[in-house]
This record gives sequence, structure tokens and C-alpha cells, in this order.
Amino acid sequence: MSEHVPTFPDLKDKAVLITGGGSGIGAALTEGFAAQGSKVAFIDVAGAPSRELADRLAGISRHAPLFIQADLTDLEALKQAVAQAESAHGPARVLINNAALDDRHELLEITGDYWDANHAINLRPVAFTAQAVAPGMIAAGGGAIVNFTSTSYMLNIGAMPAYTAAKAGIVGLTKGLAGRLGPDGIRVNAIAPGWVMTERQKKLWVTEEGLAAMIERQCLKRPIEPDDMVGPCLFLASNASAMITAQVLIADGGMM
Ligand SMILES: NC(=O)c1ccc[n+]([C@@H]2O[C@H](COP(=O)([O-])OP(=O)(O)OC[C@H]3O[C@@H](n4cnc5c(N)ncnc54)[C@H](O)[C@@H]3O)[C@@H](O)[C@H]2O)c1
Repeated sequence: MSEHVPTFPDLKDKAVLITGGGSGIGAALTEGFAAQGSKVAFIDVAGAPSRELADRLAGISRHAPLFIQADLTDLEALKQAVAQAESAHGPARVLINNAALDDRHELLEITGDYWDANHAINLRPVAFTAQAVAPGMIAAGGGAIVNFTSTSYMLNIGAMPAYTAAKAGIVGLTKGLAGRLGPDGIRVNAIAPGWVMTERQKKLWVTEEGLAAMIERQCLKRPIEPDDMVGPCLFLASNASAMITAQVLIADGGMM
């Protein structure tokens, strides 16, 4: 974990639920909240990397993170996963909507079914995880929700229209949820990362030239790592951001 991440005392022993927390940025967040002493539960469809992460963190965390295997495109499974987290740790006081699938797709080839399946992971779970968590969070006295959007939707990228539409939708949803849940003491914000060097990105899309071109456009001249998302997310989850809601925090090394 990066040494530049401070401690947020209010996150200690707090129930935190993270979607897609088994790999990529989500794994860094799982580790980051566990390092704060939070009671972390994470939902992920991928069993092997998630179990490996949970096992590794169990020995070094104040609370062993709880891995719940579920497919978030299945709304019943999503609800059951949230209920399982709640019965283990109590109502979530922090929800991080991080899971996504950034498959590339061609506008001229996509079907209605593809579009729906894409939004079933990239947009719908943000709403329905918030819906499932909200009653417990409200009863517990409030909390914070952080949704992961992306700078990709602001960059006119042509290679993934359903994904970027979903990511733009998350911004609208963030503001709608903030308006609806603010009176109940729940803050809702979004983080828009730039291009983050996860294992998936490196395996599928990162090339030396592509990365160099991105860094050329950033003010800060180094690649963005998953750990770089931890500090902004802890900040928006903690009381340090007590009067911040309905906002999008761009974490892209200064490209936008
Ligand atoms: N990596 C980037 O460059 C980048 C840039 C901008 C925004 N983001 C956003 O940050 C977030 C994390 O991205 P990432 O790059 O770490 O993604 P990733 O693909 O590396 O990890 C996503 C996680 O979500 C899980 N997941 C996928 N489908 C699921 C499903 N149906 N049910 C449950 N879990 C599922 C995966 O198993 C995985 O653990 C996403 O919201 C993404 O849109 C990433």
C-alpha cells in the first residue's frame, strides 16, 4: 500500500462494502480499507483472485475481509450478497460501486442484447446495490457511497460506446442518489479515474506507445496505478469529506 495514504480514524471498524473488490482497482480498495481497520466485504464474480486476496489480507488485517461470490448482473444474487454482508458486519456505512467490464465493441455491430448486457454490469448494479444498502445505512445513521465513473466518457473515445454511456450515466445517477439520500445523511460522490495500469489493462490494451501518449497528455508524468485510487476513495468515504456530495472527483494525473 502506498505510504502517501493517511489514516482516517472514522473508517476503523466501519462496515464497508465494495463491488468488484477482487482484482484491479477494486483489490487496491479492498486492501486500502482493510488497512484502515474497516470491516470490508467485497462482492466479485471471479472466485480465484478474490479468494487469494481475502486469504492474503486475512493474516495482516484487523478484520479479515469477507469475500462474497456473486454475479452483479443477477439482481436477486446482488440482493442476497448485500444481505450476506449485512448479516456478517452490520449495515454498510460505506458502499463503493466499483465493478465494471470495459469490453471494447463496435457501434456498427452491437445488438440490443449486447447493449443491455453491457449496462447490466456497468450501470444497473450502481443503482441496485445502492437500493439494497440504503435502508440499513439510513437506519444506522447515514454513510457514504462512492461510484466509479471514468474520464473515458469525456474523451470522445469511439471504441466502447455502451461502456462510456454507462459511465456518463453513473454521473447522473450519482447526482440523483445524492439528492434522494442526502436528507437521510448519505453522501454520494463519484471518482473518475484516468487510465489505470491494472493487470487487465496491461494484458489487453496497454502498449508502450499508448502509455507514452497518455503520460504526454497528463500533467503528472508517470503511469497511474491502482493504489493511486485508494486515497481519493478513502477521502470521499470518510468524514474528512463531510459536506461533499453529488460531486465527481477526477483522478487522472491532470489530463482533463
Ligand atoms: N482501469 C482503468 O483504466 C479505469 C479507468 C477509468 C475508470 N475505471 C473504472 O474503475 C473501476 C474498476 O476498474 P478496473 O480497471 O479495476 O476493472 P477490472 O476489470 O480490472 O476489475 C473489475 C472487477 O469487477 C469484477 N466484475 C466484473 N463483472 C462482474 C459481475 N458481473 N459481478 C461481480 N463482479 C464483477 C471483476 O471480476 C473484477 O474483479 C470500474 O468501474 C472502471 O470502469 C477504470
